[in-house]
Amino acid sequence: MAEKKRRFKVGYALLPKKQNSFIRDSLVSLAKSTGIDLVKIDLEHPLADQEPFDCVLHKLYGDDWKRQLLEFRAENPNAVILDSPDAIERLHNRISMLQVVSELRIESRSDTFGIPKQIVIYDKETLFDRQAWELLKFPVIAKPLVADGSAKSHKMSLVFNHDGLNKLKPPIVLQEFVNHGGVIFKVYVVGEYVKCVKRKSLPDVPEEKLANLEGSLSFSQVSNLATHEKSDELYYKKMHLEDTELPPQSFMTDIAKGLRQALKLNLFNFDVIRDTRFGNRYLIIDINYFPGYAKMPDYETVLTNFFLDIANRIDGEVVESLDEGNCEEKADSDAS
Ligand SMILES: Nc1ncnc2c1ncn2[C@@H]1O[C@H](COP(=O)(O)OP(=O)(O)OP(=O)(O)O)[C@@H](O)[C@H]1O
Ligand SMILES: O=P(O)(O)O[C@H]1[C@H](OP(=O)(O)O)[C@@H](OP(=O)(O)O)[C@@H](O)[C@@H](O)[C@@H]1OP(=O)(O)O
Ligand SMILES: [Mg+2]
Ligand SMILES: [Mg+2]
Repeated sequence: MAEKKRRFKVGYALLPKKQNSFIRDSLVSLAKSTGIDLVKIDLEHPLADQEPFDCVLHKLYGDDWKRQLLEFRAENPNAVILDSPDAIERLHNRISMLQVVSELRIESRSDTFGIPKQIVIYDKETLFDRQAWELLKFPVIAKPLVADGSAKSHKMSLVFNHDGLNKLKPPIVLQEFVNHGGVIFKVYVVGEYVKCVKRKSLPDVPEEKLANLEGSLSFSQVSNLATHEKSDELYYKKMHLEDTELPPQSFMTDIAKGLRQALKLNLFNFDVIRDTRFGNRYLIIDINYFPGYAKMPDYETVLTNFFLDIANRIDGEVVESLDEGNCEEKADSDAS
C-alpha cells in the first residue's frame, strides 16, 4: 500500500492589507490540493508556542518579531523562514538597497544595466551645498532614505530646479530623473521564477520644458495607482503601454538571479526603466520585499509551485509538482 504523504504547513504573518490581497481562496485551495496548508500565524501568542510550521512566510518588522523568528529558528532548525529579517532589512534603506546592483557581474552583448546617479542628503545645509550637487543634473527625484513600507516612505517629489529644494525634508536620496517613455517594468521574483510586467510611470520631462516648470511636484506610489486615479497632472500624456517592448527576458532573468543570490532573498520585485537616450540601457530604481504578487498573472500557480519546491527540498517525498509548464520563466506582455 502506498504510504500517505505528509502535508506541508506554511504559516503566514502579514499586515491586514497584505493578507487581504495575497491570501485569496484561489491560492489557498490550489495549494491545499497539492498538500500545502496555508495557516495564519496567531500574533497574539508567541510563534515558538504554536504548532510548528514547516515554513514561515512573513512581512512584519520590529525587534519583537525578529526575536520571535530567531527563537523559532533555534527550535525548528529544519523550517524555512521566508525571508531572513536581516536580508530584508537591506531593502529598508534606499542606498544599501541599490548598492547590491553594482556588485553584479552579468554578461550581455547588447544591453547594459546600472542605477541612476544619486546622492544621499542628511541635512538641509548639504541640500543647498553646490559641491554636493556636482554629480547631479535637474530634474531629480527626492525619495525618503528609509523604505520601511510606511506611507511616508513612498512620498516622493520630482524636483525641477533649486526652488523645489526648499520643501524637501532630509534624510533623502536625490536621484537623477531619467526619461524612460513613461513606462516602468516590474520584475517579480519568486525563488527561481521571474516575471516582467509593464506599468505606467511618470511621463518624460523634455529638456526645453524644464525652464518653465514650477519648483517641484509631489507624488506617491505612481505605478501602483488604479487606472481611474491616473487622470491627474502626472498623467497629462497619453501612454501607450501596449506599444512598449519588454526588456529581453534572459537579461532580466540574469539580473534577477544575481540579485536573488546577492540579497539572499526569494520574494521580491525590482523596478526597471529603459533610458530613452540609449534604448539598450536599463536602470534599476527600486527593490521591494514581498510585493503585490496577486497582480502577477497566474500567481496562485507560481506561488504554489514555489512552496512545493521548498517542501520537496526539505523532505524529498512530500508532494508532486503542478504541471511543469506553469512555472516556466516567461515574459509574455501583460500590463496590469
Ligand atoms: N530615477 C528615476 N527616473 C525616472 N523615474 C523614476 C525614477 N525613480 C523613480 N521614478 C518613478 O517614480 C516611481 C516611484 O519611485 P520608487 O519606485 O523608487 O518608489 P517606491 O515608493 O519605492 O515605489 P513602490 O511602490 O514600487 O515601492 C517609480 O515607479 C517611477 O515611476
Ligand atoms: O502591500 P504592501 O504594503 O506590502 O505594499 C507593497 C506593494 O504591494 P501591494 O500592491 O500588494 O500593496 C508593492 O506593489 P508592486 O510593486 O507589486 O506594484 C510595492 O509598492 C511595495 O513597495 C509595497 O511594499 P512596501 O514598500 O510598502 O513595504
Ligand atoms: Mg517602485
Ligand atoms: Mg519601493
